[in-house]
Amino acid sequence: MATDSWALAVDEQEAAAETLNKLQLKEDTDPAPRPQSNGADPVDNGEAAEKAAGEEDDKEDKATQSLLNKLIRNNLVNTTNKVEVLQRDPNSPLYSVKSFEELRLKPQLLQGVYGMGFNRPSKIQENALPMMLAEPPQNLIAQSQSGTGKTAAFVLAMLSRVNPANKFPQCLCLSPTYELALQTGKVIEQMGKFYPEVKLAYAVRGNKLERGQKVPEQIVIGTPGTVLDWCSKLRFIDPKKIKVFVLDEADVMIATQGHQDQSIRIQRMLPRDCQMLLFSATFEDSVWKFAQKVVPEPNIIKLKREEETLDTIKQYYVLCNCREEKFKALCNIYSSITIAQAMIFCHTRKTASWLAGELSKEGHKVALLSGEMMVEQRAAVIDRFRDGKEKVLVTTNVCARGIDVEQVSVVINFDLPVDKDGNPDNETYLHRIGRTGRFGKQGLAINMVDSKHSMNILNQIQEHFNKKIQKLDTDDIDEIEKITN
Ligand SMILES: Nc1ncnc2c1ncn2[C@@H]1O[C@H](COP(=O)(O)OP(=O)(O)OP(=O)(O)O)[C@@H](O)[C@H]1O
Repeated sequence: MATDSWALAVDEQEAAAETLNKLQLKEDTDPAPRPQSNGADPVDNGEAAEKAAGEEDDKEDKATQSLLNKLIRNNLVNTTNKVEVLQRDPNSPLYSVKSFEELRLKPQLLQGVYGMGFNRPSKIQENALPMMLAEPPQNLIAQSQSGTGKTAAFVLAMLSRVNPANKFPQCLCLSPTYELALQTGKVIEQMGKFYPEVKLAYAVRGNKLERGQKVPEQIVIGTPGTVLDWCSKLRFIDPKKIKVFVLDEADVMIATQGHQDQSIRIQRMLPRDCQMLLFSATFEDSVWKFAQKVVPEPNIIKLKREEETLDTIKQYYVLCNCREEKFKALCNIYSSITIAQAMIFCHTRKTASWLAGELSKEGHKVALLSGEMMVEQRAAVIDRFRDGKEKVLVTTNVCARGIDVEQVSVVINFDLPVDKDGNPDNETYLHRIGRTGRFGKQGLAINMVDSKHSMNILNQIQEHFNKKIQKLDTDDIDEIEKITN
């Protein structure tokens, strides 16, 4: 988590606590596990939380982002890119499968897969599954963007390898947070629905066992700190009996202090022939270094993410003096052109909620998304917007990434994206308005400029992408009407 803002840390702590309460209500059969602390020291300062609410809340932590993605996703992300496979033994044939039948899964598991509505393996699964299920077991490092089927793949591998007759843990899966562990646990339960002999335990903080007790479940999913305790200090798990070790969301994992070391310590306790599998959505140097420490002699599978482009986007800017003028410009745009659905980005929560209020007063159906909302609440807001229940989504940066709302044709930067030092954030700009090949339709982006500083930022963004951003006079209705042609 971002520790550069302690005020934000307070906010995130509070959000985590609220999320927990909600989850506990839902999971009332669970022995009230508590979430893993996400690295920040708890600070009790109401004033700080209030202050943070008014500040930029760009610095969403990776784990929350990942959880949000999981909650709102209901199908596979398709990519047109090719899977790159690097085999440890280049002489062995490269297997890939086009159907689940070819994998010779146990019938109960095949039933589970089809029960989830999967007809055929996803692109990454085509290569990853035969590799993961091969005999003798092979190690794997796999990277592909969120939503491409990694979780489903390793869950299937774990379920395939357990022996339900043995009442001790044989598969161990590490997740960066309690909430993410819970999500993966749900996939295990769904896919293993027709294989009830296989049981699952959650090694998360607060989930207490009696001293001297042993975990009887065959699959354990948990966060690194608790898993480490269960394997070493408390000896609830015998690490020497683990056959499959999965490290999920490696990029999120290493963003949390302490998790990297804990994961490595756990890995060191496992037998040499334990199958090691590591998954990550991104593959920067730090992730790669970590992956190599955790996975010896790996096969490597990579799937490039679909590039976003500004080629099909018409970009404009509007000159204003203050936020009221920006709002007026927005109203003029709305009254001149038909906008099916729009996303409007603001820099602070305060501006976002003010703007949402003003737009509602004008009669618009507005949804508001911002950092103080629980992840589940945010997912619900995005779902409603996707269903067209609201026509305008006002948001701070928190939801900019990873959310594809295909029907959104207009994106308005009520505030331009800047990083914490106030410099142009080109990457976020691209994420907000860029389209991938999938959504190649024409898009419209309107940027509100309200100072010399923001004009400067706009110019830098323009230069960075080498794409013209045209000026729009929102007092001239004819001119506005032209932008949709
Ligand atoms: N072969 C498949 N056919 C159809 N749907 C699939 C298939 N594999 C996975 N899915 C579905 O696609 C979505 C994304 O899959 P999954 O969660 O496994 O991806 P991921 O790469 O692990 O992403 P994340 O890291 O965000 O969880 C899920 O809703 C999952 O049920």
